[in-house]
Amino acid sequence: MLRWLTAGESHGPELIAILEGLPAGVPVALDGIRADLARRKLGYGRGARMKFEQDELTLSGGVRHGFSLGSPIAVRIGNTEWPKWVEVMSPEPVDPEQLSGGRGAPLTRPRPGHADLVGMQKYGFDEARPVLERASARETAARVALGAVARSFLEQLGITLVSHTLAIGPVRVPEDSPLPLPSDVAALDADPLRCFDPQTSERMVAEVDAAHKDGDTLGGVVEVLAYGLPPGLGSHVHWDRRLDSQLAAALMGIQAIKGVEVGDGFLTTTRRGSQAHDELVQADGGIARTSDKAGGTEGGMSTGTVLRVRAGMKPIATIPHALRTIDVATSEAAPAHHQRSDVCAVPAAGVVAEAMVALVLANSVLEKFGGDSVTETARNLTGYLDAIPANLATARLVAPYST
Ligand SMILES: Cc1cc2nc3c(=O)[nH]c(=O)nc-3n(C[C@H](O)[C@H](O)[C@H](O)COP(=O)(O)O)c2cc1C
Ligand SMILES: C=C(O[C@@H]1CC(C(=O)O)=C[C@@H](OP(=O)(O)O)[C@H]1O)C(=O)O
Repeated sequence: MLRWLTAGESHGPELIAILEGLPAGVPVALDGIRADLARRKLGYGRGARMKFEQDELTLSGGVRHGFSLGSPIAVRIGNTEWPKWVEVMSPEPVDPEQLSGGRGAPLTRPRPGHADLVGMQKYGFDEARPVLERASARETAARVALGAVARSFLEQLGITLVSHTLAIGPVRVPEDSPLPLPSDVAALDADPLRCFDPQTSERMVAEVDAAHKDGDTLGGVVEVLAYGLPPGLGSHVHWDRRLDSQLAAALMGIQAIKGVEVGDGFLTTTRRGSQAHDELVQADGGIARTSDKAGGTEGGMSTGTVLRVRAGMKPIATIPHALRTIDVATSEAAPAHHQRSDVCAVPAAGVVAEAMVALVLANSVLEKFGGDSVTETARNLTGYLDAIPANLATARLVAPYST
């Protein structure tokens, strides 16, 4: 079993993450993790902080000479902005005088749509700073670092992930667009919105510009694809062993994600049964599906076709054109606090979603195939595939992939 934990506040000294249960022998390159951290900062509409803050990466455990040891992997990501926040976020008590103005001023005008007010009620704080520091999606940098390691493990087994942006606000790629392949990742990362359709991407840029001009923010939809999965990850036997339920929980666990779809998801509910499912036909190499509307799972198990999951992100809650709130220090109506924020963080959410899917899939692979070294996991996977009788074997979907 793979377990992971993160710690650290948005403006604290560093984020810390631990990944426990990864087999030995997985290539883990600092540069590879750095590249993923950089991808998380991409995206048209991200705020100023993305430009001036650097992620300072350290691997403090579990890796030697570029390969995992089988022991817990420990990652630290320093916040280069820390010197400006030493007093505000000091773990030691500080003189209240030092906090009276500027960054240290109490945040008593909770933002609707952020964690501020409920966090204050629940944890007994009289201002929002102690809440927003951990609610902030800065924490997703730690998950992306672990996701990079999980992805490297999956790649050793021939499983490759791709994420891309499907919609920004009302601007959406056409339903019948081709799916990006692993070979398209560089092109996706070069697109300002990580969108695979150049015309839609241009309209997305205009939509972000318009929201920015109006002092407003945007959400959208991202999709994660996994190529090369074997059939049979997850299980139908219990709700929490279903692969789709684990993916949904992992994606919903990302800040601001409010909806998850597997395959065609809600669109499927509008179809008749005869049009909703992926029919089975005999093909070269075994049984094939005529389509992949289900998104690569049936009965909570991977089918061996392309896994396709979507996550819908709500618009950013810190809005320059501030929403109405109550100043809890005076009980008077007031505009919600705002200093700076992203206009749109959907492309970044795609990279985070990819990391979460990688962690879930790596865990599912280990549940099914085990292994203390990646060689052992690969051997068990091959043995399982070879043992599926010829009359039950599935042929992999061949390109071009589409639903
Ligand atoms: C990559 C990413 C960047 C985000 N950036 C911001 C931001 O700049 N400002 C903001 O108010 N919320 C931002 N959010 C969303 C908040 O973190 C989120 O809305 C908040 O934690 C409350 O959680 P909830 O939306 O799930 O209720 C971001 C989310 C993600 C995934
Ligand atoms: C720092 C990151 O995202 C932050 C996520 C975030 C939020 O409320 O979620 C609010 C913003 O932070 P601040 O209010 O300090 O500008 C974002 O910049 C990051 O992704 O690395």
